[in-house]
Amino acid sequence: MSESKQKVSVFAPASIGNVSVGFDVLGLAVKPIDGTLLGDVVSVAASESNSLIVQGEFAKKLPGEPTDNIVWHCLQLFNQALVEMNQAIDTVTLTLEKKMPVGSGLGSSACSVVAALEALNCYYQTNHQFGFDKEKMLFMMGQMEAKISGSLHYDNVAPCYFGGMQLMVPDSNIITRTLPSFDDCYFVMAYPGIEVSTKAARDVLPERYSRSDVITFGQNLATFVDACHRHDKQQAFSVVTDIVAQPYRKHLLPGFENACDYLSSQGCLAVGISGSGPTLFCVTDDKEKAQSFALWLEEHYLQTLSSGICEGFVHICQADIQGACQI
Ligand SMILES: Nc1ncnc2c1ncn2[C@@H]1O[C@H](COP(=O)(O)OP(=O)(O)OP(=O)(O)O)[C@@H](O)[C@H]1O
Ligand SMILES: N[C@@H](CCO)C(=O)O
Repeated sequence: MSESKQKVSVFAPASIGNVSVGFDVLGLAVKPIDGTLLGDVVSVAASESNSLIVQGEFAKKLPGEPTDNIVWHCLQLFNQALVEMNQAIDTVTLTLEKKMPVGSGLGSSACSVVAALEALNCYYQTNHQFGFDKEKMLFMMGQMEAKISGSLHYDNVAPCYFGGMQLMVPDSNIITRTLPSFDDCYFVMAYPGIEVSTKAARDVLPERYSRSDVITFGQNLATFVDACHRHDKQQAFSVVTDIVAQPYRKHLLPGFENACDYLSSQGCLAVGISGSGPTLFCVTDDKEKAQSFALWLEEHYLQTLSSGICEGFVHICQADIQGACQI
């Protein structure tokens, strides 16, 4: 029986949560220009019973028990949604290829969540001509991301799923709107190889902000959104400043301030923390500058662990306007 059902694999890309200027409400999907698949892949195949296989470079960083993996929880949530729709359920083997470091600020858990739920949806579309709509899918992705990070924020799952630059809107029927992204820009992503948990990085944030911070935040985000719609790159990146998180998180990131100072002095358009860190992102529209920033970051931002190993990496990326896709 299982041989007649088609196996499905989905890739879900890395993303920059917050993009500095939009804490919890702005995110951008990115892809390396050299074709590296920076993201997770989940495959779904019919089998005699439900199971999860975890493999890939960063599999060793995940919980030892497959049932503690967020991908397993995605299967349970998806099956529950099928039951609510009176749909028959197949037993399946899920395979997660964990290509993303955990606690990286690259939206690692979002990659697993989006790849798992989208792979399940594609599997049912292919083999049962049944699928959930995009709104329902995003809602489920948000639920899973909240389960992992302790709070509901869509700034990784939305760009990871839909691609491009996503702005979260306070309308539960829509959740996110696509903003024009700057497709000629390069986003140099430097993951230093240390882990910062999203929860820990949220715990250092203040409960309250001053009136002047609130005004600056609102003005910067409004200016950014307006500039995106006018394709005004200079103005957009001139306000990519983090009032909410960076001042309180930068001490968690060795070498971050030094890197910001250097990259700014070399004329980058913007530099900031990707998501909750420790990955740094730096923006330029000049490919040669991107290459030189990448070399500098490799030398100055990556950390060697006490084991003598460096697990960090640098990728020159552009906006990924496709988002999650079947491969
Ligand atoms: N498939 C999975 N991918 C990532 N993390 C997972 C997965 N399954 C379980 N986890 C656990 O969820 C937690 C994820 O933590 P956290 O939200 O800090 O990481 P993250 O999503 O990788 O962060 P970021 O969004 O900054 O990249 C870790 O404790 C990790 O072990
Ligand atoms: N907006 C979230 C993103 C986590 O990747 C935060 O900064 O805490």
